Amino acid sequence: MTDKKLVLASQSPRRQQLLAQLGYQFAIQISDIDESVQQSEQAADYVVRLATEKAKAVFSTLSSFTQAQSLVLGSDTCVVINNAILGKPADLADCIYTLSLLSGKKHQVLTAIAVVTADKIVTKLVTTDVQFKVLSVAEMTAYWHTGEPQDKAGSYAIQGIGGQFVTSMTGSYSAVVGLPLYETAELLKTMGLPSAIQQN
Ligand SMILES: Cc1cn([C@H]2C[C@H](O)[C@@H](COP(=O)(O)OP(=O)(O)OP(=O)(O)O)O2)c(=O)[nH]c1=O
Repeated sequence: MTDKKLVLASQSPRRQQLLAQLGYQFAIQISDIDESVQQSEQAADYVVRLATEKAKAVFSTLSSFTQAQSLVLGSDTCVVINNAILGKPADLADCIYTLSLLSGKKHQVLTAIAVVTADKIVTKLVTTDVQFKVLSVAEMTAYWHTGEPQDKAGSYAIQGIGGQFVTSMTGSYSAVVGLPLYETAELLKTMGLPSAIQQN
């Protein structure tokens, strides 16, 4: 029995569901951080920084007694094509612009996870290649009106209606959805919190 407590620093229902899939018991606490990209920041540095900031922001709200026994997990996902970082769409025009960039092309989905404890911060970056079919403006517009792209990096959800845009994928499906299952279980194990079926 471990006395360690796991806290997920995410309001994303996908991340909550994926972490629960590993069999972990955890609390959810939400942070509010500035998600703007810094000048000349590379996508890999950006997602690792945001995952870390989300976890650190929640960790800082805990009492020192709770901090001593907590692991706070933060995560961030962005879509990258031709060095452009694509976050969530602001409106229909932004969604069509984003999906036009992805149409008929291969892009990368970067997801970083960060675990913050009282004595260390550990991070892991996962990159997945996703190939899209060619999309028409009518299709992109209809997709926006389903309501699905609004809170998704790159304006699509592979796990939803947007899954039909994906012709192939190399890497981690769960990372594209928001939390890489293999890497999360491995990282938490190294931090002394094995999943339900892992051996210590
Ligand atoms: C590409 C892609 C992204 N996404 C989601 C994962 C993330 O939830 C979201 C990217 O936004 P994030 O800023 O990474 O996360 P979030 O705001 O949803 O949640 P929090 O910061 O509280 O953890 O896009 C999908 O659900 N499916 C996909 O196919």
